[in-house]
Amino acid sequence: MPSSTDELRSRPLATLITPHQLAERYPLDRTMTDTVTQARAEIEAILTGQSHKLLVIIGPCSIHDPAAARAYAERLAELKRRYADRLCIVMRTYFEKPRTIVGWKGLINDPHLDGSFDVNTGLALARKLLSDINALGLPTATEFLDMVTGQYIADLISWGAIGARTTESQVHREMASALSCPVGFKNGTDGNIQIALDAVRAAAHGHIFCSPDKHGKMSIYQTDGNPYGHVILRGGKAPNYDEHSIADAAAQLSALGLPPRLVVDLSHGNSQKQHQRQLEVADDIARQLVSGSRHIAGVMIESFIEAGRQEVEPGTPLLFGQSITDACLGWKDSERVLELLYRAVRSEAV
Ligand SMILES: O=C[C@H](O)[C@H](O)COP(=O)(O)O
Ligand SMILES: C=C(OP(=O)(O)O)C(=O)O
Repeated sequence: MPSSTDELRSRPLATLITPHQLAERYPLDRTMTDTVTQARAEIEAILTGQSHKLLVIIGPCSIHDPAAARAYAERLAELKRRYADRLCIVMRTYFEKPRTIVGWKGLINDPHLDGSFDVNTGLALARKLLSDINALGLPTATEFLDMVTGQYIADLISWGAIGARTTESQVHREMASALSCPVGFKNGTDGNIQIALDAVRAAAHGHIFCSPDKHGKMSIYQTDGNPYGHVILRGGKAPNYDEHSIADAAAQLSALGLPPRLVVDLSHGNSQKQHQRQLEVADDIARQLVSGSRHIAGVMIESFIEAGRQEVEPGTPLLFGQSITDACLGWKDSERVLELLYRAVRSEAV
């Protein structure tokens, strides 16, 4: 008999497909496996300073329309090939959005954008899209927010993030300690980088972590610890992409015996949520790279086909390739930023 004191504020809506069932529907082929394996190895070498390439995580704030994401990926795959000797380009494919209060929580949670919360379809769309993008030879990056849904897509992810709102969360650090890809931890929304430094150290440890296994059975996992945790400077009340903030964070990493290498988010607090300001941040980062900074391992850029953002209005068609969460750079500006960064890594005048 169910207890009369429990589940008073929740009810099951549907049964979830298992990660194994979904992976059987969309298995990794040889090309996808190679894309993931090679990208993870390249990112690891960048984070430890063995590779001088710049990691560039670029793409929409969130995926809401797989067709638009595919169209973007095809353009980006071309630039990935063009700049492969200096840039390691990875596409942002964010399916879960952490909200400051409430709002649309991403394609997995509500794929039809209408409050129908068809999570099984959301998971299938996400996995199919990741398969298609990796099949182009373009690796993918995502934020791991939910404790369950990562099990459905993690094998297709080359770089993971823990967001500003969850870096301090113990279970997210435990999850990161289990993930097979390198994981970046954002500083807090207020600008606190201490929580990201603590997270890198916590995730490097092994933990006991409870999670569903690939067959959906609740399991106790022993994790090994993730040696490729790193800090992402995303700004807060004030930006933190300037030379001084980066050197300060790098010094704190060194003092902890960690590689003084980090990723700089051009968006969020660093652009004060004004998408075009990512261009100014990119100029500054390029200047720092040209002047020889060894601390900048990578950058994150919010970019889509169309600049800006749009509201979802029932009955009104959406503009193809424009964000429905944070505003993004449009394609032309994105191309310009990638060229600028490429030239900066080559240490040419910018
Ligand atoms: O990157 C996306 C947003 O900044 C983040 O999900 C918070 O969004 P919100 O403040 O609009 O809820
Ligand atoms: C939500 C994001 O960033 P942050 O956690 O820095 O707000 C994001 O990168 O989509």
